[in-house]
Amino acid sequence: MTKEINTIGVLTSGGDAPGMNAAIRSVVRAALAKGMKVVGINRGYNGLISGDIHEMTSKSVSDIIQRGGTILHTARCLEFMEPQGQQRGADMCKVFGIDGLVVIGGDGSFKGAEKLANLGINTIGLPGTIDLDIACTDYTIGFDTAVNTAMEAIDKIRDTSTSHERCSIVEVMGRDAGYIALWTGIANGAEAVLLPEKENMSTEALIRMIIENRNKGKRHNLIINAEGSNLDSVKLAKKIEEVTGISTRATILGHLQRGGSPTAVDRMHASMMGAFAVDLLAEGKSNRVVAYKDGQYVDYDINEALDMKKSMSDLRYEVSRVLSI
Ligand SMILES: Nc1ncnc2c1ncn2[C@@H]1O[C@H](COP(=O)(O)OP(=O)(O)OP(=O)(O)O)[C@@H](O)[C@H]1O
Ligand SMILES: O=P(O)(O)OC[C@H]1O[C@](O)(CO)[C@@H](O)[C@@H]1O
Ligand SMILES: [Mg+2]
Repeated sequence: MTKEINTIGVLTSGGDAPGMNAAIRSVVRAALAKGMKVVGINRGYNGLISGDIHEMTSKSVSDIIQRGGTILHTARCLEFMEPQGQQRGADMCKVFGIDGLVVIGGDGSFKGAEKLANLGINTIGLPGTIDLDIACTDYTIGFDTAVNTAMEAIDKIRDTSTSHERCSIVEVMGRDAGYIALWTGIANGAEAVLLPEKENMSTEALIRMIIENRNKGKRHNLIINAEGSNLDSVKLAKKIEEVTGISTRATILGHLQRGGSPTAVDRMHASMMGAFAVDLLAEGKSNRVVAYKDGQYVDYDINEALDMKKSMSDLRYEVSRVLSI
């Protein structure tokens, strides 16, 4: 027999991602519409452990759909990595009568959610990370905004790089995943993209490419380096300049990629996924992860979802190489 859900908890965890607010709003309003009570948990698993938990109303989520960041704040909670911390979190859910918990976060947050699920707390994961590194889903909330932000910044770097006939190394975020790099590599027309998932060009091969490009008449080179690749952007820039004599600059885009007003794509997925999560709870489903797969919103068992392995599209990588000539 499935247990009726009376109180839903919602938290955001890991790095913030544009669209998290839209997801919180959706969870809160979809749950209220079904007559459920909603509590917001501040600062991710830190707030769960300490009981930083407050009731939310329709008004608590007004005027946030367009805002970056997360009104619930977020954290990387070391204590929750340990079984004792996870048990404290599960106990606190019981103290506050939370019978369905929605965790909005990335792969790490999902591992935490899996631990809670295995401790008997009905937990639903919503993919929210700029890294797009969750295996079970084609989309994670925040990715579209982050890629667009990075693309616009790289366009600006390109203007000055072209004017000075320079080589630019631009490092983008993504932790151990190269999706932001691959997408900006194609969208910004980079000469090369360095990814953690692929065997990259060596420094020597890159230098040779730059020299050959100069001989072909190219006046500037743009190399996108994923932060998780095997090459250090600053050292690479120095080496290229030393060997080629071409003025070279490294730019690390950093946290600007995590901020800003979410795009329509992120607001749409966040709103749909939030409502989908509440539907799952209302239907009596437990311990699921919401995903966007082949154009549909679907759900997976949380343990199965975490066992899946992510693979990067060879086609996109190939196209990025073909178009870089
Ligand atoms: N193996 C794990 N077991 C329990 N909890 C975990 C585990 N891994 C991560 N967590 C919890 O989830 C939090 C967020 O994880 P992490 O820092 O990896 O970010 P994320 O959710 O992957 O988001 P992003 O990668 O976008 O920053 C961690 O600080 C920790 O509290
Ligand atoms: O904000 P922090 O803790 O420095 O984390 C940076 C990391 O978080 C992300 O922005 C999101 O996971 C990664 O791309 C990056 O490696
Ligand atoms: Mg992560």
